[in-house]
Amino acid sequence: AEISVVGLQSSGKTSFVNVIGSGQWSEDVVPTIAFNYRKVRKGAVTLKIWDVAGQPKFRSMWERYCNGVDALVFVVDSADQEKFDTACFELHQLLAQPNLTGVPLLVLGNKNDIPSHASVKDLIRDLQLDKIQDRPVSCYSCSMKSQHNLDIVLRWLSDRSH
Ligand SMILES: Nc1nc2c(ncn2[C@@H]2O[C@H](COP(=O)(O)OP(=O)(O)OP(=O)(O)O)[C@@H](O)[C@H]2O)c(=O)[nH]1
Ligand SMILES: [Mg+2]
Repeated sequence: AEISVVGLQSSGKTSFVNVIGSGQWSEDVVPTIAFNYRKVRKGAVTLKIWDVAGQPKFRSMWERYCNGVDALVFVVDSADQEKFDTACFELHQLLAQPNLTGVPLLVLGNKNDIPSHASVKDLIRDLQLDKIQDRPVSCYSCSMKSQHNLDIVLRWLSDRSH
């Protein structure tokens, strides 16, 4: 399957791809410039992953790298509640693109190793996930640092593979 990983800067997109790709967690990840492309094999499934940059100047590129994928992964830093409004805006802006209609969405509330993180219930409310009607939506709380819930995230991705 081909997937795109988007979300605001520093939410943990590259960490996610590194952890599922090589099991490698690091505190020092450089901010992505434009995008990284990576193929990850998990059992019988090969994931082709576009890891797209989240800084404001790169956000207009998200649509281009999401075009034609089998699933969208939107990563949120669930401990950085001040950015939820911006994350919500950027997410819904992306989903409004006509060519992305129907593409399944996985929202990851990352960094749940940080005690003040928002719950899945908070994320559903603050990112207005219940307003999304034109595609399957899932939302999990997880941590790339502790690898919490990585198993269900991988299962979700494998289920979208063909
Ligand atoms: N505590 C904690 N820190 C994390 C976690 N995931 C990522 N980080 C840290 O968050 C910072 C940003 O991670 P990146 O993976 O570079 O974020 P990004 O979304 O790829 O950022 P851009 O490429 O700029 O869009 C790094 O210092 C990571 O080590 C997590 O689950 N817990
Ligand atoms: Mg990155």
